[in-house]
Amino acid sequence: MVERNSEPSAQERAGRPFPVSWDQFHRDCRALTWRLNEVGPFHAVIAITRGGLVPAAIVARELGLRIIDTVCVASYDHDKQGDLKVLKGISEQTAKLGGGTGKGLLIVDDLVDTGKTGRLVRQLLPDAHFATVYAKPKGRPLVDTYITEVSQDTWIYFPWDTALSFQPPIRDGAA
Ligand SMILES: O=P(O)(O)OC[C@H]1O[C@H](OP(=O)(O)OP(=O)(O)O)[C@H](O)[C@@H]1O
Ligand code: HPA
Ligand SMILES: [Mg+2]
Repeated sequence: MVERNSEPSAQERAGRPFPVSWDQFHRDCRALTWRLNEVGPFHAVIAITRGGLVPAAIVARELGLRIIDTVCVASYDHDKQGDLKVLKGISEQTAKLGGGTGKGLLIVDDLVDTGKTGRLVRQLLPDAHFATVYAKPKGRPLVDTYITEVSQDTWIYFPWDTALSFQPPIRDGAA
């Protein structure tokens, strides 16, 4: 038998599953770019790793941006949020493009949940534009542009974290 930690994970607490397919994610990233196109131009895209890498690639392609940097942050260990650690900041070259405060830089992440990650990155680059594909209510005030809001008790399952699997028919108790 697998020993379980008594404390429920963020994913278990969230309860409401929201699976996102690659198609849907691509569509949502394109919708996000339509909005960002009205706000820019931007000098560079900064992805918050790792989840921000996928939307950053799509947004950069659509906006014609070729300078892409990362802020590497570690927080959730699978689904439990620990202390935030900045493992790598942006390069000196990107910082210069943003005049030191991030002006004209576009920060991209897949989602904002409690806002802990977004708050940290905003402290590093207060004048940057912060965009996420999805937003939960607690983190939403930190985001400048997002596409879809989901409730705080929703857990978003991204396509790179999931695989197709058999589901029992609804009549037999499927969720
Ligand atoms: O608003 P918050 O409560 O801080 O949560 C949002 C962050 O959590 C996830 O990243 P995670 O730390 O799991 O790392 P990953 O991107 O490497 O999967 C997600 O990609 C966001 O960056
Ligand atoms: O809803 C979520 N889904 C995936 N990763 C996450 N990290 C924080 N919240 C979430
Ligand atoms: Mg992340």
